Amino acid sequence: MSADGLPEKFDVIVHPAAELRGELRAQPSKNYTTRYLLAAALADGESRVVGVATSEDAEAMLRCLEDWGAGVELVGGDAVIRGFGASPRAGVTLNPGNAGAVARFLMGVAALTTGTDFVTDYPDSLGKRPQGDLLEALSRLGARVQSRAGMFPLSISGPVRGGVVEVSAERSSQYASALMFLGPLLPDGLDLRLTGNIKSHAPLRQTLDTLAAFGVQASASDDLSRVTIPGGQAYRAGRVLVPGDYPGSAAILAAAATRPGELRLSNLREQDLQGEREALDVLREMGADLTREGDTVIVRGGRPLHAVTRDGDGFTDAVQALTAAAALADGTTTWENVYTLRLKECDRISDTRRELQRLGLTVTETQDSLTVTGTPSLAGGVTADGHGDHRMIMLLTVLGLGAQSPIRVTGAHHIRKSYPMFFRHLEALGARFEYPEATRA
Ligand SMILES: O=C(O)C1=C[C@@H](OP(=O)(O)O)[C@@H](O)[C@H](O)C1
Ligand SMILES: C=C(OP(=O)(O)O)C(=O)O
Repeated sequence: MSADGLPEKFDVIVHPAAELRGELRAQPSKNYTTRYLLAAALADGESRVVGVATSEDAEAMLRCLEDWGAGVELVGGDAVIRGFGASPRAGVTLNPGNAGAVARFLMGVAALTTGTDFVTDYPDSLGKRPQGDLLEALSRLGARVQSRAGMFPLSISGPVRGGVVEVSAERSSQYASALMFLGPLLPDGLDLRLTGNIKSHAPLRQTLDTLAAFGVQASASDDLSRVTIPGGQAYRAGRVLVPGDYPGSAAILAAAATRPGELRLSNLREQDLQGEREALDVLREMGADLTREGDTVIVRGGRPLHAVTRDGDGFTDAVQALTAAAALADGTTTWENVYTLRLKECDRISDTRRELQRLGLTVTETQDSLTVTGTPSLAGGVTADGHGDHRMIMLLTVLGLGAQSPIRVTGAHHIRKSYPMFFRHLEALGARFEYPEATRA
């Protein structure tokens, strides 16, 4: 039994919810947890990361940092990290599980070592995600890299000195973030040129924000095409506080907007660099009654929602949640400029189209967009495939709450990648779930 009290592996049967009502506190941010833990390990001395996420991705980062020689102690909800500074242990095999950002950030830092191997126990998910753009940049810096056609398993050996290097930011921002974590610890620093049509600007700004929080100097052009990081710096150990998580909260907010009732969701600060904060504006534009009192977001649900057309790249990890709202809204919604969704835990364009069609919805896709025609009266009564993807599981769960008959979502335990308490939080609002044995790995 895990900390959430649910079986190790399970499907979820989602019962329609007549209403959702209550108060919740947003879980700690996934993206800030991974960043702060890594920056703490790159500092000499002891740091305290206050209120860390307890998800599988956070555990993956902690495990890998420990394997590299960091001291890790969990004290209450905090992580106390004794850093290895610029000297992670060489000759170690790291397994970042299914965590893309964790894997890429660690791959950058691996250039400080004289050899780090990377494996994953998710060959069908992380194992299929592209790493070539980052490996190429590392190799241009002088690192020796080996991989299976630009994918896991792989090895990276430094040391490297730094200097000017190009990295493509077209498929993922995580490659550039990885180099940004590495840069300050190199003798010559890094003058990064981000090439291609830069995607996911928001996480890049979260990386710059993290460097600043640990006393590292870096400067970036407004469009982020150039990031300059002087070399020979040290990360300064200290105390940082993890903010609330917008991507996971977007799914709770979408659920609350599509059912009658009232939700008060606290711990979502207004000034925040998480791009998924925009989910609030999108829901409002769709017609949701959504207001804010300080760090608390209030949704009075059940108002009819209508379709929107938006560029989704700014809120990439909330697109699935908002697709649930779109599927229960009146009209045809399009998310544009979302090609990178194809490169996540599953293909979040084609796989989403397939699952929504299974539910009877009209859905089309192009290479970089997804279009859904919604219906306020979704029949349900089917089994849908969670595709081992936490955000797909959130999307299908929100649909189950709003459908007329229950929806079974397979492999729902993968919710733990980013939001272990997701079902428990919805139960606290009145939702009802069953957790039968998993029919999908
Ligand atoms: O830097 C990060 O922490 C992340 C960046 C985004 O990825 P891409 O840059 O690949 O879009 C996001 O989807 C992911 O969940 C976390
Ligand atoms: C894509 C995601 O994460 P990652 O890239 O870190 O695996 C996500 O959290 O939706």
